[in-house]
Amino acid sequence: MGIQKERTLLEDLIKKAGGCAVIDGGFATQLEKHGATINDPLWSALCLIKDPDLIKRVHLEYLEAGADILVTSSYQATLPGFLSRGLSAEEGELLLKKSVTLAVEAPSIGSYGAYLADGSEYSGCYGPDVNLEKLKDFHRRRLQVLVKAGPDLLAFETIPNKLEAQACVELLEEENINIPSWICFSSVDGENAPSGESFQQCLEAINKSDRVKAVGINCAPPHFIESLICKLKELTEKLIAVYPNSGEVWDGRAKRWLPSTCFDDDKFELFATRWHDLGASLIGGCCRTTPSTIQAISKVLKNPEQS
Ligand SMILES: C[S+](C)CC[C@H](N)C(=O)O
Ligand SMILES: N[C@@H](CCS)C(=O)O
Ligand SMILES: [Zn+2]
Repeated sequence: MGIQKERTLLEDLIKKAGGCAVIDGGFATQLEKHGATINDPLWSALCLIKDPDLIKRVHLEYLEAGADILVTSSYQATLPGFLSRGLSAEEGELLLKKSVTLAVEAPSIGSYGAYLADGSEYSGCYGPDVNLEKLKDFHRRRLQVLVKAGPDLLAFETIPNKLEAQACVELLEEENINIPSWICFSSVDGENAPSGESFQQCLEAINKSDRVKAVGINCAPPHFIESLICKLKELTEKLIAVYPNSGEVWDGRAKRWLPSTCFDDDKFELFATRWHDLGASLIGGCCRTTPSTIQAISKVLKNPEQS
């Protein structure tokens, strides 16, 4: 299937959803709500080994809450991550495939920083040894396995710098991947990518690629979103996806969320309309948001007159 046809698939989904598709909420957050312990280098991907039924349950909960797009449990599922747990390459590949078959929508492709499991997806500091080729090598096999599992979309998430965005774009090209993709960045200052590079710099490679269908922001505080949508609108003609976290801040060392100014579900409900009006057509929640957040977003976006 050609790129053009695949592009229409995402647009069709948005159209069918009434002009804005709802992305699910904090996946790992909901696993924890059900008692899963994920304080681990594999983070939510630990459940692929320990409790796949719970993964299915969480996907269903988000579906019932009104999500049109389910982002899979593969954010921190990587082959080197599984190998370091004593699994074979084949077992690791089977688990990656399973992450997609448990949801079949948009596999999460967490950044290299997620794999490092030190919170560097929020700093973009990968050190001097990490170059474009290394990042492409890191992403390549996982991407091949996930694509083979037949997902509808590919969700590159929490990308913190220009180099990794470029690596993702080049990889989609080299592997001739025609499944529509989004590439979403985190932000810690509300203006730039976590590395400090501007979004103009980060979008350079993305804007040249037809394979990337949407760009956006995920796992950043919700109060950054309004101005970041405006900024992205100036920088790209691609669809805009936004799925912020609750506003809490990840402490990569302690592996826990630090309390901060948070958005509750009512605020998400209020702001989702505003984000849609400003031009976002894919809206949802990331870490620390829950099915009730998604229900609030879905309610207001799908039945605006009743809200
Ligand atoms: C989206 S973050 C909260 C995932 C966990 C992080 N990569 C870590 O392992 O510290
Ligand atoms: N989609 C991921 C988090 C990305 S920051 C998850 O919820 O597991
Ligand atoms: Zn997140």
